[in-house]
Amino acid sequence: MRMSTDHPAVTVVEARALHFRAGASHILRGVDLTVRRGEVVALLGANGSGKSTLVKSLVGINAPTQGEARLLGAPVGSGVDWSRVGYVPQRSGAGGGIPSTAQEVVASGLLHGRRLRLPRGWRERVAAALDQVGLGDRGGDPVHLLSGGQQQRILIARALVREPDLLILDEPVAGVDVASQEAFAATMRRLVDDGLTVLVVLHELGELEPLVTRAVVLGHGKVVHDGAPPRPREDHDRAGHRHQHPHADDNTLGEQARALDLEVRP
Ligand SMILES: Nc1ncnc2c1ncn2[C@@H]1O[C@H](COP(=O)(O)OP(=O)(O)OP(=O)(O)O)[C@@H](O)[C@H]1O
Repeated sequence: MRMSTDHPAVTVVEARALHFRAGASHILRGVDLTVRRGEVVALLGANGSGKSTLVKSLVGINAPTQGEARLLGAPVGSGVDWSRVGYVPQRSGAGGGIPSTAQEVVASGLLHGRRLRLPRGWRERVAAALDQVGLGDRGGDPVHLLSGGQQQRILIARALVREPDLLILDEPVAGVDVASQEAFAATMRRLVDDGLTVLVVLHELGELEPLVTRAVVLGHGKVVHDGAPPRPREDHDRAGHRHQHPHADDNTLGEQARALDLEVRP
């Protein structure tokens, strides 16, 4: 059951002075991040800036070496109500080498620490989630026989089937064709209007641009911008040319953000 949007200031995701080290690498260097209920926050940054590492810290895959992360009001760990959190990892294939059907992979999204049995009505919920990603007719197919982009859409369906209050997405539409990106953006629009909170790692805002309320840009494991989303330059803002370009006379973000190939609204 999704939360109402009566109290938009409620903090859903919170990271405070988060550090993550792996061996000699200091990957997150004191990240502060707040996402409030109903926001759609894009997490941007160059390759290797720490976006996936941050997201993995928020969903409990990477234990931060310093600092604190909280989701839905609880410290990341067993206290979080994971049934309310949907997560799409960075593109990894939905099959995992196991001969599961698409329906089985999506149904696994209904399982979590507190529920290891499929709930009543699961078939309908799985069918609806497959429909939402345009794969309603592929439920019986082995996932390893689906294309890479279709497998990615299966992972999105697995996150959506929970009817989450919070979606954390790591480049969810990488490798997904434009028509499917548009369908995904339309689904997101409906869910966000219904109170969903989203944190989404992106390289290009693409079809999600109209939904994004705020952008957080990472550079070398630190937040280098937290505010208005970047936008395509006017003269490039046309079909097939939606990516963000550097803005030679923009000095608001400094060198780090400039290196990210972004333009930021004044
Ligand atoms: N467990 C680990 N051990 C060592 N290095 C790691 C580990 N996890 C991540 N890194 C390194 O940390 C840096 C940040 O990785 P991360 O995957 O978070 O980047 P990203 O911003 O998501 O990049 P991309 O845009 O390419 O997906 C990279 O240089 C990566 O090699």
